[in-house]
Amino acid sequence: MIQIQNVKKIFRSKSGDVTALKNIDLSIEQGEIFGVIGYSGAGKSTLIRMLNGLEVPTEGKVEVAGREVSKIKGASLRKARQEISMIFQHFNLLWSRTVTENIAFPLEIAGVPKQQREKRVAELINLVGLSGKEKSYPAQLSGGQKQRVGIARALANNPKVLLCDEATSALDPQTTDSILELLVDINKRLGLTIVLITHEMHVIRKICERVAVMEDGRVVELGRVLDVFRHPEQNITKRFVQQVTEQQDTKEIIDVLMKQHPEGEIVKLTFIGERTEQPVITTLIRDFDISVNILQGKITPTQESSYGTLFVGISGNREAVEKSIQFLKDQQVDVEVLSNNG
Ligand SMILES: Nc1ncnc2c1ncn2[C@@H]1O[C@H](COP(=O)(O)OP(=O)(O)OP(=O)(O)O)[C@@H](O)[C@H]1O
Repeated sequence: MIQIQNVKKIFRSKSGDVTALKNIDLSIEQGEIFGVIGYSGAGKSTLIRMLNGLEVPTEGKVEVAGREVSKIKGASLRKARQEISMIFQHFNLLWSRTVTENIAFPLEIAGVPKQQREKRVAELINLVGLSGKEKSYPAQLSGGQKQRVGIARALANNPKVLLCDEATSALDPQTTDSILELLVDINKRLGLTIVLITHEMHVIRKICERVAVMEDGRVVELGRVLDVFRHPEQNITKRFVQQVTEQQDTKEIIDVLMKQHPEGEIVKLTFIGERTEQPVITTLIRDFDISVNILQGKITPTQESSYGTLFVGISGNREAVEKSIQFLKDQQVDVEVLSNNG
């Protein structure tokens, strides 16, 4: 659906050139929810704006839904933009228009007749859960409701791709979740391809299937969300993953656990899927002459599946402890021995 080939973007100004994107290659599948994460200045906005022709690459090629967006201009670009919609952090609504009128706006521009327009707006209001708010003005709506108007407006002309530019960054956590759920619902119901940019790993974890991590104009890591969470490679990715998986003070907690359990090994286990850990722990306790203390655990759901981390203390005689750790390593479990007290 989306091909970005060898894209480079240089902004030229009097104070000097800024290379915002350096040789980006990405391919995004139809129907995918794809996330781009990075800190401020990494180049995320520049990248997403290339997808609807708001920025033109200095070098390279951008193709969306079979059209080379980086080449087309004028009327064909406007036509392409109906297929590639966008929602924004600050919603970009028309403040003097009601909800209905905001949503109808792109249909008016596309020349859709009044009767058809009204029918489509009613469908969209229903789809995004805004029934009863038709006549309200944006100033009378909550942040979440404003973004629902933004989403309805973006979907008006049946786009193939929805671009989300920090779409939940101005919302509180609960409202963020409800908007993310709406995006997943729309993706499933309409088969829409969604590309979002964010600086929050929670957003990626919650709805994306794949993620690209950007730093200094480059994609430094790319993969399925579950894989990136389990095995982040770059330091920046590790930092993002820590935003949602581990308490920032994990190291402190481990130190405390080690002090509290000086007699055994402290092991961190990472499981995929919610139901995998119980049989492994049961076997461990039953078949080995050791004692197992479950110290701390957490399950992190992602769009694909859940994964859990469990800190356990294993104590007993040296050989039994070693055998039990080997047993864990032989299972579908990532094992990290954090202490060596045995
Ligand atoms: N129109 C422009 N002219 C000059 N430099 C620009 C322009 N737009 C972006 N840049 C520069 O390009 C780099 C990437 O910016 P970009 O906005 O794409 O990053 P970002 O990851 O989206 O960050 P943020 O989340 O803060 O918007 C930055 O160094 C920025 O200053």
